[in-house]
Amino acid sequence: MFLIIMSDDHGFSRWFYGRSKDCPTHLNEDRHRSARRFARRVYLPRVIGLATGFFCVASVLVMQPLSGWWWLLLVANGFIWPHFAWQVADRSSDPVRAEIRNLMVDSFMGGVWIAAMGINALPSALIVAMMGMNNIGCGGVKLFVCGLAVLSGACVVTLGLMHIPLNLETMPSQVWICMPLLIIYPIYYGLVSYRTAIKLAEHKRRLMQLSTRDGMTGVYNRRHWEHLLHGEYENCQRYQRNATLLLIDIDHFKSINDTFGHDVGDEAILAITEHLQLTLRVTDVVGRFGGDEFGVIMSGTPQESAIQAMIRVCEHLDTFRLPCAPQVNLQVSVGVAEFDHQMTSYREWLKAADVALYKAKNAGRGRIEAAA
Ligand SMILES: Nc1nc2c(ncn2[C@@H]2O[C@H](COP(=O)(O)OP(=O)(O)OP(=O)(O)O)[C@@H](O)[C@H]2O)c(=O)[nH]1
Repeated sequence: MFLIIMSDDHGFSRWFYGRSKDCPTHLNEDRHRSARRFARRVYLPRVIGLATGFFCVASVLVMQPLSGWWWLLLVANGFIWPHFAWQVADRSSDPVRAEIRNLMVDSFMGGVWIAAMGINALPSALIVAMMGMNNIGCGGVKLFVCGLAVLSGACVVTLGLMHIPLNLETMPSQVWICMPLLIIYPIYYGLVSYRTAIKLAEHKRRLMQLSTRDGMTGVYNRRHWEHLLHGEYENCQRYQRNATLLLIDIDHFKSINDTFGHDVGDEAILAITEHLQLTLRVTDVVGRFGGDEFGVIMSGTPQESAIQAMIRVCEHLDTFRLPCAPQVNLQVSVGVAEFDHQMTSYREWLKAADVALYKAKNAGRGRIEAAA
């Protein structure tokens, strides 16, 4: 009698490998919700697994000299227990803990049925394999070992108490009855694993996006952009390559915010981002460096070409008007610094561009200044 479960990373494994006590209430609520989702995901596979398992065990029990109570227990375990287990987990204040208990009950009953079948070879091996699969899939080696210990203990105690004779040999008819479970269960487990892997890959992609991109503009955030700049610096040093770095700051941005409101300020930031992305090459690495400041890494580009590219951006900006505030004339100041092999770190490169930007601001704004 089997069930298929794959653990989700929010609930089960966190419970199993240790939980933080001091987490805020909303995180606890989130955890509780995801634990309930986990218990709900277990429900249907448990219904199917235990129902199909019922026939495997029954095909052997009919050959055993056992009382009617065993049959009652088998029916209860096969057809009532899954619904009861779901209710217990769903209503529990800690659904993950309740589900662990349910899994241990599954392992315990697995051991009981192995004993009741006189350790009949094929159904017993099926029970051990499937319980092992579930437990290791949910809680790794630790839960697998716990489950195996519970299953073995239940089997030995039942054998000892009930004096059930061994009945090791599986008859061909019993093999056929076990066949649906033998085939369906691993395929279903594979499907659940596949879906879990797809979900995890999607989560990973979203996390990558969150950790590397600026939430408003979608270009790289400062931390990641600086990381890429560091990589570019190393490449230039190692392979004697050339690259130019630009820092771009919107002029009088504070007054745009103050006069027209932050919504218009945000629109201006988005418009600058779009201009940079559309006018520059796709290989140029654009990042949002701060509030109204952007950085661009132009790999393999000499300073003169970088300045030419930036002049094109400024020309486009000159003719552009924000739809929500057409009176605003967006203008930027730009500091340009070409890579220099004398530089001792990427920060020095960044500093050179920053000094050039400062020069552009001081010289009246709306200008492109190169580092000395
Ligand atoms: N709307 C909006 N404003 C922002 C955002 N991030 C930062 N700011 C504002 O941008 C302004 C930055 O202004 P500064 O760069 O210091 O000054 P400035 O007015 O641009 O002056 P100069 O750079 O010297 O021309 C501040 O008022 C910040 O509050 C944002 O995401 N949206």
